[in-house]
Order: sequence, then structure tokens, then C-alpha cells
Amino acid sequence: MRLSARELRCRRGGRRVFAGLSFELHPGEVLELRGANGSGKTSLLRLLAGLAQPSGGELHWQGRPLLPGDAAYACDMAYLGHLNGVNADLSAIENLRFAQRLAGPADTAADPAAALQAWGLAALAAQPARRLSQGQRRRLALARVWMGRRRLWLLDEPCAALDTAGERLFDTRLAEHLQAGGAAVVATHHDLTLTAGVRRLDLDASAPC
Ligand SMILES: Nc1ncnc2c1ncn2[C@@H]1O[C@H](COP(=O)(O)OP(=O)(O)OP(=O)(O)O)[C@@H](O)[C@H]1O
Repeated sequence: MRLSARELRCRRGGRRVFAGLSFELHPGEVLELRGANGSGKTSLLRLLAGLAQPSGGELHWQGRPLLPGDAAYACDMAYLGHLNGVNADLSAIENLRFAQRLAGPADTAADPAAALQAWGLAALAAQPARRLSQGQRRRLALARVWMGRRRLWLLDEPCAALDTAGERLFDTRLAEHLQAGGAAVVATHHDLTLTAGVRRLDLDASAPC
């Protein structure tokens, strides 16, 4: 498994966000996206998730060009943006069961109870999501990603609203994902405490002058 970008360009609203952006990501590695507000971290993640198209350059997955609507890639990857995608009317565990059903056969082995446990939410399983705090909702969204066991995680500010214990939990779960041969691209202002497999990409360096 390998994700690579070569001379990637992005324009939004008629303005250049970044250009000449290249990287490679291998199993067991996380690409940590850094950069000021507006430098293009979310824009890059959206390109990688297939939610937008680059204005130039190439993206490859497993050595093949990444084309719009690539079904195999969609099954390999999980994207979490700024929004948690939590249904306020369902309980925490119902949210995960619903996500499991939506994912279909690929996620039949997923375990919602284990996912809540892994993210410190076991005691809140029956709690309607509307009664969860922002940090608890973020943990629930991360539990959904974790439960899907996709090989590539694309995460936009995953630690937003998390407390210090939540940040540590995130680092632990991410390290386990990498040790299991997964990979991740993570936009974050939180300093990851992982000791191995971290690559950094500074979007400020690719931004227009
Ligand atoms: N919907 C949009 N339409 C047009 N331009 C946009 C849109 N969203 C963002 N932009 C522009 O794209 C550029 C990059 O924004 P992006 O959200 O990717 O930055 P970011 O690094 O993720 O920022 P932050 O750290 O604030 O989340 C910004 O200059 C912004 O003005």
C-alpha cells in the first residue's frame, strides 16, 4: 500500500492554495500536515478523500492513478472532516451500529462495543448523542473511523475538542493503526507523541507568496 502525490496543485475560489506539493506515504507511516490557518490542510485532505479534484499534478494509490469514484479506494480509506457526522437522536452505540450497516459487507466484523471501549466511551453507550459533550462526540466520530479498520485514515483536526487524556488516547490508537500496517494523513495543531513513522508536510512552504 502506498499513497503518493506528485507536483499537486490546488485552487479554490479562483485563487491558488498550494502548488508543487509532493509526498509518499507507506504502510506504518503517518503524514502530519502542518501549516497556518488557510494554508490548505483541509483542501489537501479533501483531494485525498476524492471530494475535490486537484487543478494539476498526480495522485497514486497502490501505484495506480487515483481517479474520481474509485470504488476500491473508497473501501480502503476513511475520512473524518471537521464535522463529526453524529446523529443526535441515536445513542452512542446506535450511531456506530448505523455506521456499520451503512458500510455494508466490508464492516460486518466491526464491533461497536469494542470501539466505544477503545475511545473511553463505554459508560456512555446508551446515552443519546445530543447529550454528549463536544469532546465526547469527537471521540465517537473517531471510534467510527477506528471500527471500520480501513487501511488509510484521512483525519482533519481529529483532536479538536479532545482533552489531554483524549489526545493521548488518539496517539495510542493511531500508533496501533500504524503498527498493524495502516497509514494516515492527519491535519493537526496537536503535537503527535508517536516515536516512529511520522512524516511532516508543511503547507506554509507550498503556499503562494
Ligand atoms: N469553500 C471555499 N471556497 C473558496 N475558497 C475556500 C473555500 N474553503 C476554503 N477556501 C480557501 O482555501 C484556502 C485553504 O483553506 P483550507 O480550509 O484548506 O485551509 P486550512 O489549512 O485547513 O485552514 P484551517 O487551519 O483554518 O482549518 C484558504 O485560503 C481559504 O480561503
